[in-house]
Amino acid sequence: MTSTTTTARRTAPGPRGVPLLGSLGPWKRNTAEFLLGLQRDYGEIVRMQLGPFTVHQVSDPDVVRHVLVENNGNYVRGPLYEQFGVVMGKGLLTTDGEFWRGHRRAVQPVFLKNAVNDIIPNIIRATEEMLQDWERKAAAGRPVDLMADMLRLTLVTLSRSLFAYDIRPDTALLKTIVDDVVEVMFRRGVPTEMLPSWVPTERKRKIARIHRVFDRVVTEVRRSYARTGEGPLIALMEQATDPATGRPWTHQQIKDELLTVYLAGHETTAVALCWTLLSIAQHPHVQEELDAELATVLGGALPDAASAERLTYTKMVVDESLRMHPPIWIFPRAAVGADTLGPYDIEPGASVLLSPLVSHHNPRHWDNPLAFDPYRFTPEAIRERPRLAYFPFGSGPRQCVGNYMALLELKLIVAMINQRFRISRVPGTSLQYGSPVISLRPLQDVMVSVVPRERGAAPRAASTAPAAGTGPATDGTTPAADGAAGTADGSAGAAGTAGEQGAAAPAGEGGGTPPAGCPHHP
Ligand code: HEM
Repeated sequence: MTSTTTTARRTAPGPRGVPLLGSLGPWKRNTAEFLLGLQRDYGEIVRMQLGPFTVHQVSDPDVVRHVLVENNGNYVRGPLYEQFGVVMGKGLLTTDGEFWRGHRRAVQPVFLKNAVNDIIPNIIRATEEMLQDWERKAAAGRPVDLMADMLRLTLVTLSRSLFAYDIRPDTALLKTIVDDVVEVMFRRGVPTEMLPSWVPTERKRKIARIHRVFDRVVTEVRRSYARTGEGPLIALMEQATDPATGRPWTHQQIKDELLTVYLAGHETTAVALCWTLLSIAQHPHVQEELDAELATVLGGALPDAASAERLTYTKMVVDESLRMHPPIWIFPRAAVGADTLGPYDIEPGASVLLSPLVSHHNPRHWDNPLAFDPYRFTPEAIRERPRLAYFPFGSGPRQCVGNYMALLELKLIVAMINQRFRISRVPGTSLQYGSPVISLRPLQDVMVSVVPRERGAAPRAASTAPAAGTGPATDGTTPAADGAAGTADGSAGAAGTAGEQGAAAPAGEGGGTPPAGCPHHP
């Protein structure tokens, strides 16, 4: 697939839309349903008009690979990413070319597979703190706001691990700031935005508040680093130089990148944790198999780097959760020059939309895509699938820099919570995506009850672990199950790598293409 100058243009199929607006109406009403419907009705390469933008949704794995990997040089962030810049300035997520390359090189070392094991003590400490709070809530019969707790947990872990900064006093404030970030980046086009730039508006007030808060955080992080020399990522940022000027990064560069990592790194992982824990609670056979692995691999001990490697079923559960509920469920690119997507031509400037959610529900590669089945991620099953049928972390040079960190956190936190607690959804709590804007977080608060499995038996450090098989008893309360489980295909083994993988075939709940909102949870 290379650039083409053919005169007879081959245009991908897609909805006609209405004059001027194109398909903006159905896009705004329910974006997830609309995009899933496009794949169902038009196939794996679909052309649509969204106001002034010509957009191609691609879910054919070969074409996804073409855009993200093989011809990635022809694709930049583009206009659909511009709104991120309002908050994140010029950071890894929002820039391209040499500027991006220099920054990626500078921060990459702390995110490499071997380096991320250093954060294990921080993951364990923050999770322990949360679980102690859960003990108190359980004893008092109080429910837990799962998404809020996961956000706090991932934020505290990230901040301590990368910046050696205790962000706990700010977590409540930062939760409202993250809500503001989403709002100011995506609620544009309201009439007040047409006013002259000097007129104060609610949106401008919120943008100013976001920057005030992050100015303070970055100043405190830098001061603390100057005092202690601690924090592996802030250390790299303080030592980095700009390849264009040879000068150290400016305060603004450090602030933009710090903000990018805080925002990109904690909410995504929290969303993934939330869906993974709920999926386990809804599938008793998954819970049972997970319990068996935790007992065999960990005994009653806390996980460490070595035992985490052996949590192969836990990893498969996480992989399947990231398939069904990919936290970053769409992301765009813009073509610099003309190109072909499969058999179709696209013009310079055309936007391309990659959707892990749509690709991960493509019935050509995922049998019964609505069934939750961790056995889709055995090494054999992965080998049978095209790699880019699955890309929760993107792919190619712009693949998520934090993917190993996220997977490590997910595995350890899921293991620690399940060693100690049973979770069940408080009746009446509904789970819907709604029209998600950035991440696929549940639309409403998710209230769960947490019940300790074995009172008074907190896991020991790994060095004091007993022989396998003597771990926590599996006599916890039965979790709520509001959907039949997908059946496993029986093959066992380690899960695949971060990022991209390939397909297997269970049977179970639902089937076909998912409907509106969150298709899996009533
Ligand atoms: C389950 C958790 C996570 C998911 C699903 C996720 C997903 C993604 C995806 C899909 C992209 C690629 C976007 C694109 O190509 O346009 C991305 C990029 C990025 N992610 Fe993550 N992410 C997660 C966790 C993290 C963590 C823990 C960090 C940092 C601590 C992080 C930092 C970043 C950054 C800085 C980028 C931009 C990379 C670049 O363009 O060079 N993410 N992430």
